[in-house]
Amino acid sequence: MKQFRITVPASSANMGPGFDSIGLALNRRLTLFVKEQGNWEIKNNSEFLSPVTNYEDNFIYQIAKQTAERHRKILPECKITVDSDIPLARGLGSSASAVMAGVELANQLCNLALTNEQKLQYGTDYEGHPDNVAPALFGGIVITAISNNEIEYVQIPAPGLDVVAYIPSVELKTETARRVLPDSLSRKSAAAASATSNLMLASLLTGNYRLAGTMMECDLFHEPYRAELIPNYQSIKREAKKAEAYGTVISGAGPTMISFIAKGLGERLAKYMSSKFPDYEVATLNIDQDGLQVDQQVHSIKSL
Ligand SMILES: Nc1ncnc2c1ncn2[C@@H]1O[C@H](COP(=O)(O)OP(=O)(O)O)[C@@H](O)[C@H]1O
Ligand SMILES: N[C@@H](CCOP(=O)(O)O)C(=O)O
Repeated sequence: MKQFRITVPASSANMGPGFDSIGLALNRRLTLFVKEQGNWEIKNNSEFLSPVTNYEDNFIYQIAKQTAERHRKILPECKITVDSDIPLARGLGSSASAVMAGVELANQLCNLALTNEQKLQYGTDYEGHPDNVAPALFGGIVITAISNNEIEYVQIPAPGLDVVAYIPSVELKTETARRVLPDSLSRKSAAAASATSNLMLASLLTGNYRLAGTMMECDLFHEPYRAELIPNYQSIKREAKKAEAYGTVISGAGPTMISFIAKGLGERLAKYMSSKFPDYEVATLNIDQDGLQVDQQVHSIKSL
């Protein structure tokens, strides 16, 4: 009888102009405690997750089942306790974490021996874009591109930046926030948007964080269309800039916004922003470097 734990970080996609391509893992986690037993039982143990009435309706179970079926396997029955401190539909990659947890669940239960490339491919198939699933899987900041149906990726070194997130209490489904985007851009706009992204990434990699922040805030792919869906979009940017943030962008599809600021200044920024936006959860976060982890030594874990 198998017994193990799967844990997957949250993520923030886009970093402004890196739409559907750039994402970073954050130190909030979705954790599954899994024990094989003779019947299915899934229990959510988090204030962010609603109770599971029927295991077959559970999103993580459905992803695991589909993954097992891709390999003509049937999931063995088990008891799963789910814990999470990632709020849902806020632009912090909760669905990507759940997707990767489901892929790994099938991998472990059915002995699929999936490679990282397969996990990334499956996760992207389910999620629709690789920018959250890649950092959820690998940790750190990951740049992805889909080229000739293959997902290429590079994990870049962690920058010397603090990260502060402004999480409102309202939800915004990614699906809804994708619907406001145009289907096409003119050649001129596409060239300007990709130039902005290129320069953002080049300045991030060379430690020119001031320029990286400026370019983050010049996105042309999604922020201009989504701004009206994001509460306090302009005022959050303006106040964060006053408190020395290099750049403030929509996290994923929103409604959370996220600032990047020099190392050591995150706490001060968070305090300032909490005073300006008392209705928000203002969180100083770290870039998670571990990605998805599986722990087989969980015999003494209480949650089982
Ligand atoms: N742990 C989970 N268990 C079940 N469903 C989840 C879980 N995490 C996310 N989801 C599903 O994903 C949806 C949120 O996904 P999405 O709109 O893409 O926002 P985000 O990924 O930014 O949080 C939730 O409303 C829920 O349906
Ligand atoms: N590139 C996607 C990212 C969605 O991230 P999420 O955390 O909001 O699911 C987009 O911008 O639509």
